[in-house]
Amino acid sequence: MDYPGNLFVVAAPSGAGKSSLVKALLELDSRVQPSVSHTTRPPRGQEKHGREYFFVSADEFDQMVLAGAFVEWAHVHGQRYGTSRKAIEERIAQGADVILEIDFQGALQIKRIFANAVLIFILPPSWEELRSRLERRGEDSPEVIEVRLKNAAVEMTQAREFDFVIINELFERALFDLKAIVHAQRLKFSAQRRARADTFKALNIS
Ligand SMILES: Nc1ncnc2c1ncn2[C@@H]1O[C@H](COP(=O)(O)OP(=O)(O)OP(=O)(O)O)[C@@H](O)[C@H]1O
Ligand SMILES: Nc1nc2c(ncn2[C@@H]2O[C@H](COP(=O)(O)O)[C@@H](O)[C@H]2O)c(=O)[nH]1
Repeated sequence: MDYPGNLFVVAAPSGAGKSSLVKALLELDSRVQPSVSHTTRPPRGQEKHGREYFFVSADEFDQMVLAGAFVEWAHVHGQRYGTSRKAIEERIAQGADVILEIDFQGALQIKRIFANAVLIFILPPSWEELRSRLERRGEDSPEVIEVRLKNAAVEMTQAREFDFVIINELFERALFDLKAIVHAQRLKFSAQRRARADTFKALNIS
């Protein structure tokens, strides 16, 4: 599908820093809008329904799946997470740039539907640093951290399937890379649209 807005998808193992990077990008770039996912996991810390996620029951999630409300959904760390059509289609159709923070399974589903989506994978600099970021964040129990680290080993093997890989060692450097990818995509798309409009005109295609 071709839309006037751009779709960016950021995936990473838990703790690599994708939420921090996306949050910093959103503060700097008002043209990028976040998509709020639905999840069956309970809220943690200060999370609010409708802000970080729409927190729904397993039954509500099932109903949305049956109704075809999700463009993608996946089982992640023992819970279910999904991106609703409503969260993205209308906005990119209106020309907004939308950014999704989802796992690799969802990212690969999105690429099959939106061929122009830009897939970005964030990697931590090392296993030690990944563990220490999860521990320092202090939001997950030791058991949950172990599950997330175990899953990270599988998730990282998918990095090659992505259009771009950013190593989040120095935060500012990684943010610079993310901003550069967003700007490059905008330039590429506007150049393509101009070339298409010029060719349509030259060929008298309305
Ligand atoms: N470059 C960095 N250097 C040091 N700490 C960082 C860096 N980037 C992020 N962090 C910290 O690491 C922790 C994990 O980051 P964050 O919550 O953004 O990860 P995440 O990939 O979104 O994880 P999850 O998928 O579990 O939500 C946070 O405490 C964050 O402040
Ligand atoms: N496939 C999808 N994955 C999603 C979605 N929203 C979030 N996620 C991913 O789940 C894990 C865990 O997130 P957490 O907030 O519980 O730490 C992480 O990798 C997210 O990117 C979604 O809509 N679809």
